[in-house]
Amino acid sequence: MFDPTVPVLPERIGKYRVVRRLGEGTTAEVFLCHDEFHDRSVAVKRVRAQALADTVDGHVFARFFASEAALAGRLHHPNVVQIFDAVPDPIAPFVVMEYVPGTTLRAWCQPGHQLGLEQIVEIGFKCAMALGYCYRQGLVHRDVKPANILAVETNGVVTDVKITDFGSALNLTSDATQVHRVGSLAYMSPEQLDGSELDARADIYSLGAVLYHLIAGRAPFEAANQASLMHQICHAQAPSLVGLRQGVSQALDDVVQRCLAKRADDRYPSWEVLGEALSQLVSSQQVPRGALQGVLDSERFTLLRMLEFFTSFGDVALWEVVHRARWQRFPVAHKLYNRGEEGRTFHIIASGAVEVYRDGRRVAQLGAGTSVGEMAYLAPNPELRKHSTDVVVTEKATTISFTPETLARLSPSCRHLFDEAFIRVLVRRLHAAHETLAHPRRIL
Ligand SMILES: Nc1ncnc2c1ncn2[C@@H]1O[C@H](COP(=O)(O)OP(=O)(O)OP(=O)(O)O)[C@@H](O)[C@H]1O
Repeated sequence: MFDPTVPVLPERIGKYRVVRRLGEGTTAEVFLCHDEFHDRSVAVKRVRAQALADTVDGHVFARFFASEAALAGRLHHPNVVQIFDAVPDPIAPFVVMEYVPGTTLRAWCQPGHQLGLEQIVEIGFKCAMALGYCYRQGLVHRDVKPANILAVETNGVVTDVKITDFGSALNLTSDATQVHRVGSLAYMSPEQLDGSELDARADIYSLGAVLYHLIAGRAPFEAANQASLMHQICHAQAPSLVGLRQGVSQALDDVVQRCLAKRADDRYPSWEVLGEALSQLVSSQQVPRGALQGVLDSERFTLLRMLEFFTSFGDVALWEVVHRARWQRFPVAHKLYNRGEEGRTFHIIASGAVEVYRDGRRVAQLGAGTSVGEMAYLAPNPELRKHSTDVVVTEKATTISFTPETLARLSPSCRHLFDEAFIRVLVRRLHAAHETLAHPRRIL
């Protein structure tokens, strides 16, 4: 039966078939749609007709639309919602973006419905890496808040986050601070409230406020009205998190409080330094390990960053490796390869060590950052694909491995980086072989 209180779902928005409504904000509605041309799900954000007529909301959306349109196709990061298109329809302009299955982080801000501390730190790390990537493209987000961070959920567990709504990022004047939108105010830095020029450290403050809210179940400052909230943001110190939630270490509180420093100079100077501080909290066990007993993505990322094999990989390619590689742990004495067996998998040793034996004689010891098995993997015919050595684990090892199929699923730019890294490995091996043979004339 027709219910006038339930808004009618449009059948199509432009060329996109509407599947269902995902949610709505102050000025726009968001729909899950199907893009038949690319056969993929997309989220379409369309301005509400009333909002367009309203001078303030219409202005907000026009600005949002112009920024998103300018950014369409420019930002590619696994933790940033990708913008595919911005369509300037005269009645209801809309933006087409990557669909993220899940909710926004707002759902995890309520007391009693909070995420584990290690998961919150992991979210902070990923957001820091993503916002660092955007900042290197010259962007300050200006509206980092739980509602603008989408949480990817798999079986009810938050497995990843993606930052969205770059609607304010391209506005260089302070009028873009949107102070009238009280929702954002709780996460705004003091310099944003007084209209000063902003850099990455304004977003660092906001991310600190988001992390604070996720940890404590309340924002750093709470007040009955906007004026008093603004006063607190500029002058009050947020209560220590140590007393607000069990398991919070002084070190974790220190990191969040440093993000929330009143003066930008007293905060972390860059996203990279904040990312380091967050990953150190995990590696130095300053956050209790909760449900996530396995290795966290942030640990994997930090581990790969230190390996020589990946020195030429940028952050985006490195995240791809973190997500696509097969991570395995092996005990001492485990045989990674047997001589004579055909091999298709190569390993990069992330930690631990292996020894290489030829005819029972040890010919090499390989540690973190080196690759094994790539000769068989790169070989042009089955005979050469057979391993010529035995490889045995001598120190408990973590490796990441690829097969030709998994490598083929990487982006072309990431594959190219692998090829370059292999060439470096092969040149070094060739060089070592020549040295061993005491070749009279060095060819390299
Ligand atoms: N790319 C997306 N994939 C999946 N769901 C999305 C996506 N973008 C937005 N949503 C959903 O749509 C809701 C509304 O998003 P929208 O960005 O319009 O509003 P908001 O950020 O909550 O508010 P405002 O923009 O007014 O500050 C979100 O809360 C989220 O649940």
